[in-house]
Amino acid sequence: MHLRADHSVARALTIAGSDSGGGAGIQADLKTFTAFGVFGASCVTAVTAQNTRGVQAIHDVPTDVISRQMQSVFEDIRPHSIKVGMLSNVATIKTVARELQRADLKNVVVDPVMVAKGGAPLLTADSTDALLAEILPLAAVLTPNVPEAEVLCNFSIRTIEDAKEAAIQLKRRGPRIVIIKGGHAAWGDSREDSARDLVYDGRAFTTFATRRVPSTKTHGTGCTFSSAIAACLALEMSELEAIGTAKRYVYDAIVAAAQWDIGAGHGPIDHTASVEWRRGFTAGKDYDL
Ligand SMILES: Nc1ncnc2c1ncn2[C@@H]1O[C@H](COP(=O)(O)OP(=O)(O)O)[C@@H](O)[C@H]1O
Ligand SMILES: Cc1ncc(COP(=O)(O)OP(=O)(O)O)c(N)n1
Repeated sequence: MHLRADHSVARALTIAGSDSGGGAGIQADLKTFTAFGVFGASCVTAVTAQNTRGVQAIHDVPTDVISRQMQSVFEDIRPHSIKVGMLSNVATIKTVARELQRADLKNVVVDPVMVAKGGAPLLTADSTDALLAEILPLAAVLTPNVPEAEVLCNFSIRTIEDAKEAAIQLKRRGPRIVIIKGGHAAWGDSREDSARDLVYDGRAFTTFATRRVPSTKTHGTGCTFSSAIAACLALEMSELEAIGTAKRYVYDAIVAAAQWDIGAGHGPIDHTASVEWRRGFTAGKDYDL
């Protein structure tokens, strides 16, 4: 376990769906927290029957049980950071927003999960307005992939300029930092073999890139990235340190997964990859990790 400056154990909470296949959702988040030496607590919003081939069933947890889980964790465990993932529907969004407001925590990382890699919807189509109005104002860091940013902004993102415009529009909704993840496209990047994420803090654009790993074992990359950022914030890293460290951890976990063979579809990444703390980033620069 890693300690904070005041010698307390770093603690993080994930509010997300359960993935029975173990690669994404709550399971990915808790494995990531552990990899960073951060104690992990959880609030389950939905139970999915899922594996590397797709999503077979979804059961939404009743909203009173979601409220109670959050209250139980806030009353006793008192997390230093929170990751928010799958929220399923408008009622769950409103419930989570109400409890987050009550808790008044500043390190909330929001991954606006909409669709699983196999194409299964994880959020109802009528939820976009509630997500924008109720959850984004509470986010310290917002981490949409390109298709999610397109839904939230209602325009298509084909170039780095489009991505910058999306980041500017989403920042106006309240998050301190917006990251448009480049896992889905080589938008605006002269190196087609790189996976570049665009970070906007309201003043400058910073990008973080790694080599794009040619792998189908990428199930759970988005969940892992956002929970790694939350873990790093619980460890008192700056936001850019947290993003750079999380980005490199996800890359190493994708590379490490090449060694294993789990499931017949989109395999999970390897959360036992080691964590290297990345420091010294300056806003407004491009980093190749
Ligand atoms: N094949 C890949 N090689 C390297 N990095 C990747 C690859 N796929 C995704 N990433 C990185 O993983 C993180 C999650 O991105 P992404 O896969 O776009 O999220 P999501 O799972 O929400 O769609 C980002 O930092 C992205 O750049
Ligand atoms: C329960 C649950 N939550 C989130 C996701 C989506 O996870 P993500 O990291 O975006 O990975 P892919 O599904 O895109 O591989 C999920 N599948 N299940």
